[in-house]
Amino acid sequence: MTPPARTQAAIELLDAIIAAAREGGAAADTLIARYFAGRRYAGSKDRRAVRELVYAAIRAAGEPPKSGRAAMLLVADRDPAIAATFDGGTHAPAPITNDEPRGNRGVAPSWLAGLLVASGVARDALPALVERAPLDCRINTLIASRDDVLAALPEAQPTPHAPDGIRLPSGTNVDQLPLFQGGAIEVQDEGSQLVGLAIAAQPGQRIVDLCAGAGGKTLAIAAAMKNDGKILACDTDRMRLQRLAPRAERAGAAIIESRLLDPGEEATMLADWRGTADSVLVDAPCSGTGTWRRNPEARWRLNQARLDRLQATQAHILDLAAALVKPGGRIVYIVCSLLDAEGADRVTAFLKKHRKWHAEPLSLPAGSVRGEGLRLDPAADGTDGFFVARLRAP
Ligand SMILES: C[S@@+](CC[C@H](N)C(=O)[O-])C[C@H]1O[C@@H](n2cnc3c(N)ncnc32)[C@H](O)[C@@H]1O
Repeated sequence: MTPPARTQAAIELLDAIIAAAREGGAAADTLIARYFAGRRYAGSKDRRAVRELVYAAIRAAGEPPKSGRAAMLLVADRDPAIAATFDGGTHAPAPITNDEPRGNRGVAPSWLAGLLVASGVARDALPALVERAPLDCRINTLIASRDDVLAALPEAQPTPHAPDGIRLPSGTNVDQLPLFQGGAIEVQDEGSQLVGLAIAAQPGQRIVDLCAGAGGKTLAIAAAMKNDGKILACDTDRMRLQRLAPRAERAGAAIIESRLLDPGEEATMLADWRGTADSVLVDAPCSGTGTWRRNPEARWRLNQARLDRLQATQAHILDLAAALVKPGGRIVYIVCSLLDAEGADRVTAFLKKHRKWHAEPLSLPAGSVRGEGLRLDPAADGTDGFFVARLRAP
């Protein structure tokens, strides 16, 4: 593909991504994969170049742009080489005119930027929310030590804070690495590894991972438990939960039972675990404001109604978790969001309702105190953004 054709492809993709954000459609990564599945003429360099253009435009536009072209002009305005690709040739975008509309440059829609600032995120820390994330992996200590992996991968560095983390050069094809295929490493952001440490899982325990998804944190818990004890991994999303079993097999994690929950029927379906868990992990569904480094278009999807629904779900799942914990056991509550409405305020509301519970002080290798928990922030900690709190049952 010529450089102008790459720019045109990026504009078409951005149109699809903007529409999907508006209508609740597929994520940008999925749309990019679909686009190229139907265009075999595009080589790997073309795909990489188009993808970079698309993400540069998404990162530049704080508000949802009117069109892919309006978003791409934000990139062209700051890069003469990209501006030159708007040459009007075959497969190229039409030449830029002086007064045509651009997207709004910024980190986030203004209502959301306001909520972040009200949640204690400094204005000058906002740009870090949409910077490119590093490529981090967690060492599966059931199979290898970090020293083993660092010796086998000279291009890897230890992560700054997480004890079992390594950082790989961006663009590394992790699934092609023999260490990945043999289960010794899993892709996991350093922040996700760090908040997982709050569970402090021990061999022999009974642990529920109530929102396990595809099991990113479940596998870390199994390693911390040295494959001794029992983990119940639940989710209401069949597709996500189905991805856990092959990952667990590759990782050699043998203590995990998966259970698909029907929304609204969770308590009945979990009755056999009632009052028996040493810890329940609630890695709750959230707005994902802490993961814009990976999914920057997510900030175009959020609105107040969706945020309200998420808070209601978070409160519901916390109540479910409380019923599963044994006397003196714990809930670890995590969201990958920097908004107090989903983090510190949810915990305050829980403690108000469950008067005999209390929050335990947490000490992690990074993060700073926020309300009754800790918060990791992309600017200060260099990780995705997270809130984590540990709650102790009477
Ligand atoms: C933040 S994601 C979990 C990520 C996962 N723990 C990891 O480390 O990769 C939140 C998950 O909560 C699930 N979820 C939503 N509502 C739920 C409910 N009522 N009960 C259990 N899980 C739910 C979603 O399907 C989603 O997979």
